[in-house]
Amino acid sequence: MIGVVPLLLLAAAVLAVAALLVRYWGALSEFRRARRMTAKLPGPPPYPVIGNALDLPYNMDDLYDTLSTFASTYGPLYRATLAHYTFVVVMDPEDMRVVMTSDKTAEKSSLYGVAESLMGRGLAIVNGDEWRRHRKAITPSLHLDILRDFVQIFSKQGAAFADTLGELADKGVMFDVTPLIGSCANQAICETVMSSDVDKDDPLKRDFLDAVPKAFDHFMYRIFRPWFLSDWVYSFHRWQFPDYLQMKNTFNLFTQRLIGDKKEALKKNEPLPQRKRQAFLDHVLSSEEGAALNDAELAEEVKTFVMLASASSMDALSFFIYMLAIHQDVQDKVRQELDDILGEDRGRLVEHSDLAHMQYTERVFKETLRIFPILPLFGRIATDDLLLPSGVTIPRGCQVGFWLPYVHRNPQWFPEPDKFDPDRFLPENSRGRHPFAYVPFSAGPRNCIGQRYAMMFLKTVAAAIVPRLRFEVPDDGPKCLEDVQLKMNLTMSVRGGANIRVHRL
Ligand code: HEM
Repeated sequence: MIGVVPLLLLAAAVLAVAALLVRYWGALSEFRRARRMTAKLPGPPPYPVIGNALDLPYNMDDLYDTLSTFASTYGPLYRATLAHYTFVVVMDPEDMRVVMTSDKTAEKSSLYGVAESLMGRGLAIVNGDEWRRHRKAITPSLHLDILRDFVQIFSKQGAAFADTLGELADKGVMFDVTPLIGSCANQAICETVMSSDVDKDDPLKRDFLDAVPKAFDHFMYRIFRPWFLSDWVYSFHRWQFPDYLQMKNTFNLFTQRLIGDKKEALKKNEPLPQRKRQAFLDHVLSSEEGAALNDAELAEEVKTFVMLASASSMDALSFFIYMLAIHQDVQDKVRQELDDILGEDRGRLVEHSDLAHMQYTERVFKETLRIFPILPLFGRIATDDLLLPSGVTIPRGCQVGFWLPYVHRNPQWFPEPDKFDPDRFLPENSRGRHPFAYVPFSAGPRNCIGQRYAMMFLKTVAAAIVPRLRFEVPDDGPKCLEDVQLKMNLTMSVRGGANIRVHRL
């Protein structure tokens, strides 16, 4: 006769298997439904089980070109599959408006989960009530009143960056400008949003900066190899990124340093800046609204902010300088505008009131971000069926992607889309353009919280460097946009580096 304990164990095992089957069956029928509903959409033909995995490049540097080819072959709305994931890539502005503003697609794609282990559950990743609580706690710390005070710090960072470029001009060397900007952008975010005085040459800070692109490589590697999406499966494959644990450690140590220093200062009653509102870290650690974030959440947000702000500002400014180096006429016009604003004293620090007059420079940044949307690919998940204006229904459970390089080169909204023409952003030339035809900072409730910060930083640094230096590409460098080879690892950059020469003026 079987004893009671084995019987109970057997019953528990049967129940566990039944529960797994029910769950698996539920997931399987949802997966089949999504496949059925998207089967008629254009897209690369999938293979059984693996979907379009073989269509992806082995070398991740080719990913930008592959995704561009998919978009131009199957756009403006196509489907692709990877293992059990079904993707719909939406690139028509009217469809994008619905996806970017609907409650049914308000959550970030489940693929963002791969960033959690390194970046943490910050604003860019969390969803639902957790996201609303975080966004509400953080938003006041990026109010215009505070950003205005930041301009002075941006201006000093810009002047220091101009000095560094000047030294390279004296040496007459050709160099990749991107990493130099990374350091400037990172120092700016630490001194402003984090109100920290961590030294620019601090070794931990340098390690942090070095680790950011590696972490982004790591996210992209896993996202496009869905068999590594599971942390458990991936843990057997970490040898591919031997410095994974070191990266994780660096991010945590640097974040703890920023928060620890600030807490220490508050404990010693060091006074906060005299102003109506405080910057992010001061705000979170000293206000009632900010107290909505606990210590762990605060650490995740600091990591998210420092990573996103440093990397995106770095790539945006790098493309701007590269565009000036290729288009000397545009460079002359930017310099003329800045000379008019700054007057005789080219070296003076830029003030907030100067920024409103930098209208041509702003158009150059807008055009740069049109051609080179720094975050070219981002996505959501449909939590319910969503009918698009184009008549297509995105089934629940489906991942929805946006590929901005295609969106931003739609000739309906941007005639001669491959031409670099800042004046397409003149008010008279923008009239009637679909508001979702140009979305480098995304749009709707989950848009970029750092958009105003980014534009102020970029314009201020431009005003510090362009009047003092002339940029040019080397003789064998690109002569026009078509010659610029791109790559992406979360953010996009120039393949082989944004190599330039600089001359003092
Ligand atoms: C030129 C520079 C920048 C560009 C092009 C850019 C672009 C974007 C885009 C496209 C998104 C949406 C991503 C998605 O839906 O997954 C986003 C979100 C975000 N960005 Fe930026 N960004 C820039 C600078 C910044 C800066 C300077 C900060 C911080 C000060 C920042 C912080 C964030 C955060 C926290 C989110 C997530 C917002 C949320 O989901 O509520 N970004 N950014």
